Amino acid sequence: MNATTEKVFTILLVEDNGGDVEMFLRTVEDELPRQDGERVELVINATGEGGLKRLHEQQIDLVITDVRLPGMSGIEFVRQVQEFDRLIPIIVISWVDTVDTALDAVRHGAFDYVVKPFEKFNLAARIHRAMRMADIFATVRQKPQPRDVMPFKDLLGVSPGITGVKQAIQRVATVPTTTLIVGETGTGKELIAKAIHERSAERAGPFQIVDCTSFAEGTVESELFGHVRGAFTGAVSDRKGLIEAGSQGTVFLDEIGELPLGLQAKLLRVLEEGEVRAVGSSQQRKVSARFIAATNRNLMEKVKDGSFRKDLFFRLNVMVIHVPPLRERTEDIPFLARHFIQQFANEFGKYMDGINPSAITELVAYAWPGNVRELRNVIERAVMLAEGPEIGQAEIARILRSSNGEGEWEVFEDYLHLPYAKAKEKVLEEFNRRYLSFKLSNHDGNVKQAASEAGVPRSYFHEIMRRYLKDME
Ligand SMILES: Nc1ncnc2c1ncn2[C@@H]1O[C@H](COP(=O)(O)OP(=O)(O)OP(=O)(O)O)[C@@H](O)[C@H]1O
Repeated sequence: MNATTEKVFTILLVEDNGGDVEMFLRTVEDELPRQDGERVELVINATGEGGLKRLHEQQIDLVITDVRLPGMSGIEFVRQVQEFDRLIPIIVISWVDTVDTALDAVRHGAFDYVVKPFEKFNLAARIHRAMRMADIFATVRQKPQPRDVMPFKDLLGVSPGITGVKQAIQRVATVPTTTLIVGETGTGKELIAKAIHERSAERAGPFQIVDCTSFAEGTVESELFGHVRGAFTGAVSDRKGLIEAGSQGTVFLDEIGELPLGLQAKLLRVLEEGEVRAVGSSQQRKVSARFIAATNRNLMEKVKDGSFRKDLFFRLNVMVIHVPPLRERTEDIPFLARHFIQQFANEFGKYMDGINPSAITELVAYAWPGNVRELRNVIERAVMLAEGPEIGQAEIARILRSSNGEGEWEVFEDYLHLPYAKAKEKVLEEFNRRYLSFKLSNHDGNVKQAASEAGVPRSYFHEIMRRYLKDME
């Protein structure tokens, strides 16, 4: 490799303790893996002020800083680095007694934190992970980013796939148009719809979810469009429908592919004319709302088999956001896993230090038929069962085997110490989770086919998916 093709990766280390600086130098020298043709340079400063000066003077790819610094505090330094460039990953160094401050730094955007005393291999693994993340961030930087954009707080990910989705959200939010979000179950379609709403002119209004799978036979029309008093037995007073309830805001039509054919023409009228007619009424009422529809189905196929109207398809198929499945954006897996670990650690009141790199390898190799929702559930379980501060490879492998329907009854042993009722409830949860994931993975996330193989109506399959694959308590 000649000098012109050598890539220099520069790490800025802000640390005033000579012993720790020495440890970093040795770690980088002895343990840190390099990519072909990559040279790592360590730039050292003892203060935050000095570190910021370096940041303005030369290209820095990764920042590592102690939380306790002479002069400017570590947290203030992190804040100023973020202000200078949000895409430089920051690793925070802490002692056990300053872990809260380090966690605070992570909440404010630091990429990771390490706790002293260091172990060389662990430190090298974390630096290496941050370096590869910096590479990903660099590819994001090369693409023109819209200015003055609202940061995405809930929709996380660094992959080109999710970055493209975020850019599409920014674009569609500024135009008053109907949007269609297409993606497998659990890819974040509802989160995306909310993100559009929050950035749109309708953000002060309601975000009304209309789940097209959840209506009982015969009540759909009145649920959607409302009814007037006396329209049918039991209609004792006028009632607004879900679509009107979203007026001045956003109506999110979830699983639009499941809307009965007879109602599709009425929905088309709402989209085209902005009018609804309540059941039993002869008058049209104006509805001013943004419409976002979502589906995990191939609507074009549904048009071909006659179960979806072509005119509605064309009306929807203009501003389309395709959300890639998680297995096609594996860069997001470590990122999301760490986020969910912190989320559940807080929820369960546990101290968690992170996840072992080999456990990450397990996660990346898995196919994720239930996508981010399934990853969230796996991490929830891993945090719940973790006995130490770090999630290990063996735990992840075992949980994934059980998600996959392998591992036999081994997993139920976790519950043997619980009282009977609680244990039964947990086993049922586990069974449902496994069963649904297995069926979904057999059919590449296609709910209709999975439900048909399971021999239950699609609406019921959706209901148990919602109960057991989503936000489990
Ligand atoms: N990019 C992401 N960052 C953080 N959390 C995510 C992301 N994508 C999905 N999630 C989480 O995964 C779960 C499922 O997301 P969501 O309900 O938006 O998916 P969906 O595609 O609408 O699913 P379905 O098709 O089954 O209705 C939620 O808990 C959500 O918060």
